[in-house]
Amino acid sequence: MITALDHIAIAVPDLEKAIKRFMEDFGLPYKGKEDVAAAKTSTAFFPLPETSIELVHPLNGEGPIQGYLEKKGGGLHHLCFRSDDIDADVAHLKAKGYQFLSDEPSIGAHNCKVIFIHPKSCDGVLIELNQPQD
Ligand SMILES: CC[C@@H](C(=O)O)C(=O)SCCNC(=O)CCNC(=O)[C@H](O)C(C)(C)COP(=O)(O)OP(=O)(O)OC[C@H]1O[C@@H](n2cnc3c(N)ncnc32)[C@H](O)[C@@H]1OP(=O)(O)O
Ligand SMILES: [Co+2]
Repeated sequence: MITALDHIAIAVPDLEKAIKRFMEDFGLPYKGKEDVAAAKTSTAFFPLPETSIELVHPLNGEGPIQGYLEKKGGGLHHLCFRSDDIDADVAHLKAKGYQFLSDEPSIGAHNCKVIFIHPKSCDGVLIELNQPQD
């Protein structure tokens, strides 16, 4: 079942500038960067009690964030809901007609299982589900 809002992802054209912004300007606790090759995404997390801000930036100028930035510039990219049973939640949502962007979860940041729901299934909002494995 959904247990938390795991993170809100903001697509940023300049990752270092955005890290500086959230670390220095907003004074948020910075957990560090992680390049997730499988997702072609560089991430930087700022954990806040009960959730985090995830900055997402193209890795090597590739991947879905590159496409997003070219079309929309920076912006609020997705919401991630943390699950304690991602396979059960996927089956439940598929049965309700939600369109998933992959057949199976993949491995995302912090070794979590992650899967995405197409924005058109959620009123134009890209939703990620994740399940920590550690
Ligand atoms: C680091 C790993 C992981 C984690 O652990 O946290 C991550 O967060 S990885 C983050 C990056 N990965 C992803 O975003 C994977 C899922 N995304 C996709 O597969 C694609 O981005 C997409 C959502 C299918 C869009 O693909 P694209 O090639 O850009 O297609 P379109 O440009 O034609 O878009 C189709 C449609 O969707 C709208 N759109 C696109 N991105 C978003 C978005 N982030 N939020 C809301 N809407 C979005 C786009 O505007 C198009 O709408 P219409 O124009 O109305 O058709
Ligand atoms: Co994410």
